[in-house]
Amino acid sequence: MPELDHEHVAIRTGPRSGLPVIVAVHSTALGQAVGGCRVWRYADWRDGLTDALRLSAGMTAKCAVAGLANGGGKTVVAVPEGTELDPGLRRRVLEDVADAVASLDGTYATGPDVGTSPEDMAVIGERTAHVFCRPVEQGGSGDSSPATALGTLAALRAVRHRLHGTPALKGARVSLVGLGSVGLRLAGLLAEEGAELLVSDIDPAKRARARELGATWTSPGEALTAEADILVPAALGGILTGDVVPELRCAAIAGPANNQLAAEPVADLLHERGIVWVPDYVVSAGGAINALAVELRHESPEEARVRVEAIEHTVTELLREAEHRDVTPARAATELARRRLDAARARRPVG
Ligand SMILES: NC(=O)c1ccc[n+]([C@@H]2O[C@H](COP(=O)([O-])OP(=O)(O)OC[C@H]3O[C@@H](n4cnc5c(N)ncnc54)[C@H](O)[C@@H]3O)[C@@H](O)[C@H]2O)c1
Repeated sequence: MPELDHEHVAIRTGPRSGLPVIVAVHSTALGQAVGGCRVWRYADWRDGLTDALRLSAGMTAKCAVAGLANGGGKTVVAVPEGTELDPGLRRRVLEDVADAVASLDGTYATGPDVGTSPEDMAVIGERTAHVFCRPVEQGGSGDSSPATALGTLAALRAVRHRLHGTPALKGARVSLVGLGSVGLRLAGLLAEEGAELLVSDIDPAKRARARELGATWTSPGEALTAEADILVPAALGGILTGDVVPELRCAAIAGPANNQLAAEPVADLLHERGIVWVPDYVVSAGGAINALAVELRHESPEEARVRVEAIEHTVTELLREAEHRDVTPARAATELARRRLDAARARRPVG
């Protein structure tokens, strides 16, 4: 049996909703644990527990690499198959989550994730202050996608610098898969910078937006394997499989889509082909960085923006380290996170 790697895991049947509410606090070594609240269907609640354990550990790495004074946590509400989450039950679920978060006395703060929205965070915020990404009208930072897009742009500058010795994206050939909340904003920023854009989405309605940006439209399959300087996955996860790697014709891959690798060894396959892959959790950190700065640290939007743009420096350092040691950027990122966590634990008084 693997060892429990988490500081605290709380599982309870929500007293109002009757549904399993799981809060996993992976680490507070760097500071308050943060991580979204996932409300999702599971055939077995234990699959929800597995997700909470995995995703909270991922948040620890994400915060550590981003240089945040935060650790990782996650909430999962495991909705059984066949249970309809009507507005009444939804509110009861959120109140149960709020009480679970409040009971942790500030060691963990939650935000939106798959199945929850800024409006849901407002409901949680009625019972606990340890919540972020509430709607702007309620003093929150609201939609995280503009900051995620800005952070991704910063990451692309670092990649461009690694490839061509300049952070300027003018003339860079960028192939973007997914024109959603983040992808569309990013495409706009890249168009402003003068990048040569190839874009795609499964939703044909996005084609008109591509035209407005002066971008070339293609199918998601073509975009994935197009000749490009940088491929930007901005749709769903699992896009980079062992079968796809030999077909790729890009020099680097950096995008916000979560869990891009179908399996971890794909990072090695990309490295063997000389394709620079920047871990998605490093590229997509802008939304979280902004929300935590504005809502939990009460910083100004300008201060938050500086932190988001610092992703350029983070990625530059990671790529430098990876190149210097001839390891994948994924490995360099994992090791950076471990070093920062070890240093924080060493500074911490015991007992
Ligand atoms: N929104 C954020 O702040 C944020 C933060 C961190 C990570 N992410 C990740 O970034 C990705 C995009 O997030 P979003 O908020 O823009 O989501 P979104 O749902 O707004 O957009 C996703 C887009 O991808 C398209 N799409 C779906 N499947 C596709 C496919 N097979 N090929 C091409 N296009 C496809 C959809 O039609 C949609 O336009 C997700 O993986 C998300 O988890 C987002």
